[in-house]
Amino acid sequence: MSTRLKLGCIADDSTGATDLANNLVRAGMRVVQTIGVPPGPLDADVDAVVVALKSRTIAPEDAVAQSVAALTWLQAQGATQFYFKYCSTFDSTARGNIGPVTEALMDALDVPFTIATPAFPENQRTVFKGHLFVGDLLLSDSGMKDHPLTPMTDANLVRVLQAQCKRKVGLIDYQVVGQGADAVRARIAELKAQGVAIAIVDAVSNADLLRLAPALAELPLLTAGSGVAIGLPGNHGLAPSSQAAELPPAEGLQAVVSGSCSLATNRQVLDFIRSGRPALAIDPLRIAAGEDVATKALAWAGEHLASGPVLVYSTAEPGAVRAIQARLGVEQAGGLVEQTIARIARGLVEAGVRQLVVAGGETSGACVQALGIAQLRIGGQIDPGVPWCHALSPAAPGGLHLALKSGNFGTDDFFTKAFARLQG
Ligand SMILES: Nc1ncnc2c1ncn2[C@@H]1O[C@H](COP(=O)(O)OP(=O)(O)OP(=O)(O)O)[C@@H](O)[C@H]1O
Ligand SMILES: O=C(O)[C@@H](O)C(=O)CO
Repeated sequence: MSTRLKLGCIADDSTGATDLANNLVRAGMRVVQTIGVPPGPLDADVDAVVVALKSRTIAPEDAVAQSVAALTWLQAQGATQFYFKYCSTFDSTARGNIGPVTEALMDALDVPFTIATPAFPENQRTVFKGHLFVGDLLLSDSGMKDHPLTPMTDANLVRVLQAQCKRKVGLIDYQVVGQGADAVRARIAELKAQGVAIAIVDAVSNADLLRLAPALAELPLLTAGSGVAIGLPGNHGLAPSSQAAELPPAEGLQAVVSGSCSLATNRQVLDFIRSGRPALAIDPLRIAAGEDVATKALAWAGEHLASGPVLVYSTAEPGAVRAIQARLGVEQAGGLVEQTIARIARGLVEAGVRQLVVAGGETSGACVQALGIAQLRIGGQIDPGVPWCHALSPAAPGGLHLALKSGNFGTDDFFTKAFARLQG
């Protein structure tokens, strides 16, 4: 068991987990990310562990069971503070899973109070008076209203979370946060006296998150996007260092697979195609019709891989996604596409790809599972929220570099820029 483990984290998807790990690493923590709950003890001397689950859109009962199992494992490794990481766009449905998992972790840890804030100002996610903004838009006016699995139609997070929780949800607003940690502590005491157990916290800048951090040292459980993480290493006297992010040198062929239909990914796919590089669209209806789309995609990729990165994608605009879902059902469409892209990712690595970008959280979860990856080391950041990682896989015994890109993260040229960063 690591005696130095300071923070035990549970992330509800794989891209979210690397996003959180990236912010912890940049602020000075040594971090390892596990895929699911490891079967044995932690075999790494690190400050924080992020357990990546694939629990964002599964049944709330299953998400609760998996999250509590992760908590139990993290407690056994010596962690004393815990962080439940969800999406910076608060991706959830009326059934959950943010509320049910938060309450189950509160029960298991027997804590009376925790916070909830998806704020991630570096990626234009800000929370003001309890309302979540994505760039200049309220969450409910942003591309998230059309998300294939978790459409977000209300920006008022107190209301959204209250609908998912039995406990009372309140607010620590920007004026309190602006006054610093002591004011936050006083507000927490006041809310607790009013019977509030979970507080949405406003934050519109990194300065807000850093001001908030000292007041969080006393809370055994935090729930947030990745933004809150930037202030936590400082609570342990750690400071930013580039050493925490060192990875082995990159080698091998390069590829991108994308099952994300988010706005940023749509732009990135278009940018890659416009750059003249080889790109292949896969059609969910053909998968549903029983065609062996994965084998065909791999044969196509085999013809192009030697000359630079290739892209295989199911990424589509909201109208096209809705049409597919109307034909196949939301879950079936999602599952079929994820499994096909995961098979393609595995085949690409078996064909010699050692630098792989995966776009989409659910998609990344399916790909790391298909690659049999148990653990990821976190390296340098490509864009806010997206680091290169290194992992061992039965399909790549010497290891491979992976970038798991959240749907709405990254600049338009992300799919080409990522490889340049790795060489640089
Ligand atoms: N053309 C398509 N039609 C219908 N569903 C699709 C299509 N392409 C992908 N999907 C499904 O949409 C879902 C996209 O979710 P995913 O989490 O991978 O991306 P994202 O939501 O953009 O990423 P993140 O969660 O990191 O923000 C997956 O279940 C995927 O299989
Ligand atoms: O917080 C985010 O936006 C991302 O890390 C994520 O969770 C997307 O799946």
